[in-house]
Amino acid sequence: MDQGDPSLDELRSEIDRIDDALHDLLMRRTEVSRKVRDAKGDTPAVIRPAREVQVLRRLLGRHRGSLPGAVLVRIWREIFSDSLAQQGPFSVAVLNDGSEASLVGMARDHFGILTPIQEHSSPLRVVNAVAEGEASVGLVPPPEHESADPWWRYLAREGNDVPRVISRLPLAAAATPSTPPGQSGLMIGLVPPESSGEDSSYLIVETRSHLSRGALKELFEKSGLSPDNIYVQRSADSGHGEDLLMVELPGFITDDDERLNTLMDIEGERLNALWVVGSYPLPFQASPLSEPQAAQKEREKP
Ligand SMILES: O=C(O)C(=O)C[C@]1(C(=O)O)C=C[C@@H](O)C=C1
Repeated sequence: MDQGDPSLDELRSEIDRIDDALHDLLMRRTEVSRKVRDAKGDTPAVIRPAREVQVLRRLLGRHRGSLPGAVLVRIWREIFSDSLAQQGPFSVAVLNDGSEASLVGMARDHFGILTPIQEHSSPLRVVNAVAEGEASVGLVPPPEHESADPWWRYLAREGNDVPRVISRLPLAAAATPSTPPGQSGLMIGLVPPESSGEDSSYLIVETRSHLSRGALKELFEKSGLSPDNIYVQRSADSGHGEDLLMVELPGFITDDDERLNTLMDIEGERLNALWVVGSYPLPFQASPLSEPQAAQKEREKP
């Protein structure tokens, strides 16, 4: 230690002053959350995943020093979840079918220590809990190829009680210690999806007959849409029954997107119906936010 270096007592006094300032700000932020509730009106706590991600992107953009970005995200996850709970009852319905696919750990990581979590034995039960207002949002597995009875087919309806995809988790894998590596989940809710500026969207399309993967890809591309993924539920009728497609597309897509009109105009003979079933803000991909070991290394910054 050099002569001019502060003593341990001085450093602890500085930490005490900083803790007081942080604590004052947290209490002030909580008061503002309650005012947000008043500004939103009488609606129950309305989650805004796009706004949350914008806040995190902004903070991570200005972040400096050796505090790992994953730690920053984790602290803000608790802050957002309490902020929501300050605005009214907020709970999460989660798949727990007793297998490795359980999303309970992911839900706890994302929604913090106090958010009530209801566990359900199938994705359909999660969809229903959200549709019937028993839970504010639900967490279900992402679509999979070759699934005979995919849960997402229950989103292929119009109506205010039909949940929509509003987020994809984990946002930052390195900030989610209870989420098994590589696991993802989709958050569904009855809130209108909003653009975060960097998003992916889902459509469900009903075809009039079976179409090959190549034909499907071409069909979307003709309308200026380039799907990242197409998940197909083949109809039980192996002759010429209708298939349902869950199509993942880059960007934020809404019902009034011109490309969807074009698609239905030029492919009306092959397509029966189309629903925009939500979107999600792109999670943080870059290491060290996505990799716990790289996150730890941030502490070694000079
Ligand atoms: O901006 C809002 O609508 C809020 O409710 C505030 C807030 C926040 O605490 O920053 C809380 C929850 C929402 O999901 C998004 C943001």
